[in-house]
Amino acid sequence: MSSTSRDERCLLAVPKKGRLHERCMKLLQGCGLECERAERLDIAHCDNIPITLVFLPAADIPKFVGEGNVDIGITGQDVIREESVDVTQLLELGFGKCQLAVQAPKGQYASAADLIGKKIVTSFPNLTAQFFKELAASKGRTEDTTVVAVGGSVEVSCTMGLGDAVVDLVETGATMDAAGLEKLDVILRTQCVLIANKSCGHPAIVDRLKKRMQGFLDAQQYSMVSYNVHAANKAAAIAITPGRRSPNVTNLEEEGWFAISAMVKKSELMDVMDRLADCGAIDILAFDIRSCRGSAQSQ
Ligand SMILES: Nc1ncnc2c1ncn2[C@@H]1O[C@H](COP(=O)(O)OP(=O)(O)OP(=O)(O)O)[C@@H](O)[C@H]1O
Ligand SMILES: O=P(O)(O)OC[C@H]1O[C@H](OP(=O)(O)OP(=O)(O)O)[C@H](O)[C@@H]1O
Ligand SMILES: [Mg+2]
Repeated sequence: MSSTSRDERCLLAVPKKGRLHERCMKLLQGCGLECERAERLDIAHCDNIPITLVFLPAADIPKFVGEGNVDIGITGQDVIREESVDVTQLLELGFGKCQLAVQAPKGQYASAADLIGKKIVTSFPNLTAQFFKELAASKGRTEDTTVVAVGGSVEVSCTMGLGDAVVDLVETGATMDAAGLEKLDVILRTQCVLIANKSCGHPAIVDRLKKRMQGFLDAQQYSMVSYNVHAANKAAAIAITPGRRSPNVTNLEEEGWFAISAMVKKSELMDVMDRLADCGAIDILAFDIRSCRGSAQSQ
């Protein structure tokens, strides 16, 4: 373990379990953080960078970051909005994407407005109360909507007679469908983000971690393609692989031939390789990128 003291170490809060935990650990590993977590301990010091991980429930992370108990954290935008804490959002991480949605038993209500004055069960009482208050105001309605807060398993609430409808997270819609519910409205779209305390004391470490995260996320989205092409087909091939800034073009020993490499979006990779072959490129290879730095998106 490193000998750096608490003040020299940046405290990073990470969801302690569930789907966000796995994705966060993969991201931190991709950023080169080496740390060992002793069994059942919710703290782990990184050996190769002055960062200490603190494992906390995802919903508690906004408060801990906002109040400065930890310097930075990774959690969902949904719980940040629910806690209405004032933190700096540094980076969208592209996972934990879902919607916070108003859901009611199938076929019973035409819209969320039909639920004004009813009883709504949710783990997001603040956002739900605010949503129905604004909805009622926009419709000129005066009834108060009752919000019942529960800690989980929200979807079963209607079946159990706890409420008329629910507000909960929807990703694929499978849970909602299985519970006999349908989506009436979306309160917010959320994903996992890196956040920092407003007066975080470790700007250099935080900036380095943010750049590593951006590099890892960029690398996951792109592949590197390299190929050889004759001068006659060079312009057409470059048009297919313009790269993020520009392709790398070098002369081959063989007269009139060029070696070209460029970053290509993974989602377009197969199509790009087909089109390169069709326009006369040969020796077309694709490589995974482990990480990257300094790309326009990462500035
Ligand atoms: N189905 C989902 N798809 C994508 N993101 C989700 C989903 N469910 C939850 N999230 C995101 O993960 C955050 C944490 O959710 P939650 O506290 O339920 O933990 P979990 O990872 O689902 O673990 P568990 O359900 O085992 O407690 C949510 O605030 C939300 O941002
Ligand atoms: O639209 P879907 O893909 O079905 O995902 C939505 C479900 O995922 C989350 O539950 P989770 O599995 O985390 O269980 P929990 O309710 O106990 O947190 C969320 O609370 C929904 O129930
Ligand atoms: Mg969950």
